[in-house]
Formats: sequence, structure tokens, C-alpha cells
Amino acid sequence: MLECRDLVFHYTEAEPGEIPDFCFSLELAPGECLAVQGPSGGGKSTLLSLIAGFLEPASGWLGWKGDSWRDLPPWQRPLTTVFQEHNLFEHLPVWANVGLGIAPDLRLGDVEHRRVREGLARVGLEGMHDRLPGELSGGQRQRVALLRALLRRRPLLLLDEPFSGLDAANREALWEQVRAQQQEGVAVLLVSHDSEDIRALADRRCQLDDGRLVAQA
Ligand SMILES: Nc1ncnc2c1ncn2[C@@H]1O[C@H](COP(=O)(O)OP(=O)(O)OP(=O)(O)O)[C@@H](O)[C@H]1O
Repeated sequence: MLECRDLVFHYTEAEPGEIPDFCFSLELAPGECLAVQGPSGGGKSTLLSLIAGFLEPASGWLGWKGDSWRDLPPWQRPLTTVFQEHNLFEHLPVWANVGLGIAPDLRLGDVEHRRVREGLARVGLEGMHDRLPGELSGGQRQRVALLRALLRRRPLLLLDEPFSGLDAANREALWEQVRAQQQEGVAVLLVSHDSEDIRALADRRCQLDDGRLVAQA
């Protein structure tokens, strides 16, 4: 269970009152998908960055299964992220960008190479194995980033508009992959403006309103 309790954050470089202080509280159980919606600039990326450990809260509690993440650096948290910028390694081919999700040192044996190839086929990228990210379209890059995150198989998946710009067939294929991970107990926090994504995946929804999360029916 992911738990945020009164997690307070403010951007110090902003003028007082210019941006609301953020104060987030939420719970997310294994296998559950919570969708977060809100206006542009409402604080959705800020929430994900706090959970991932890229920003440090001023106060409050953040943890997983009762253990505080307060002093845990991002790379030790049991989660994986797909943020809007896809963070691909431009000098590495597609197979290696995906393979990093399985082995960060890229020591892949036959089994791991097969997982990469099968994964690429599942997201419609079978011909792209050896291409560099700069030779892919935006939607293809997005699929590479998502596949890498899915192959990591961490207990918590943080997704920021992960399906925007994908065509219907690819979107459905990726929904299927995310659902399969939920069934294995992966918790998903989904930031999305897209009502179809939310209908397809979310068990619950909440809205970011003036720096606070408000549950939606
Ligand atoms: N480094 C920063 N310094 C100061 N203010 C920031 C910084 N990063 C973000 N903000 C401000 O914090 C607020 C929340 O930003 P955030 O990126 O979390 O919003 P968002 O809901 O993800 O927006 P979008 O949907 O447009 O991506 C915005 O008003 C933004 O301008």
C-alpha cells in the first residue's frame, strides 16, 4: 500500500501565494489504479515527483507498506515511472533502452533478449530493435519508455499521460499490458486528462484542486 499523509510541498523560488502550497494525501493498494486529473499547472507532476523522490516534501508522511520513504533515494524506491519526457538514452538502440528495464548493467542473456524481443512485438515495435531513439516517432518512443517500465516489474507504476498521442490499437495493447500488471498486484498511479484511459484502467479517480486531492465519484 502506498500512503501519502499531509505531504506538504512548495516551490521556494515562487512568490508567496503565486502557486498554492501542495498538501497531498492518498492511499493506493496493490493491484489498484488511481487516476489523478486536474488543470494544467495544478500539481500533478509535482505529486508524482514527490512520490518518486525527485522532490523533497517539507513535511508529512510518505511510505510503502508502513515503511517511510523519507530517507530513501529515488533509485531505492520500489517503483518505476513513465513521465511525459520519455527519458530514453539517445545513444542506445531500442533493444538496449528496453533491456535496461530488465538489467541496469545491460548484461542480457538469451532469455532476457527474448523478453525484449517479445515485448517489442507486443507493443508493435518488432522492426525497431536496432534503431536509435532519434529514428523513432513520438508515439514509438513512448511505447519504448512504457515497455521498459513494464519490464521492470516494480510494485508501483507512476504514469504521467502515458498514452497520449498513441493510436487506438496501440493504446488498447498498452492498456492490456498495464491491466496484466495490475492483476499481478502492481499498483498504478495514472495522471491523465483522457477519459478513455481513465475508464479503461482506473478503479478510482481524484481531482487536484488548489493543491489538494479531492476524491471523485
Ligand atoms: N521548478 C519549479 N519552480 C517553481 N514553480 C514550479 C516549478 N515546477 C513547477 N512549478 C509550478 O508548480 C505548479 C504545478 O506544476 P506541475 O508541473 O506539477 O503541474 P501539472 O499539473 O503537472 O501541469 P501540466 O498538466 O501542465 O503538466 C505550476 O504552477 C508550475 O508553474
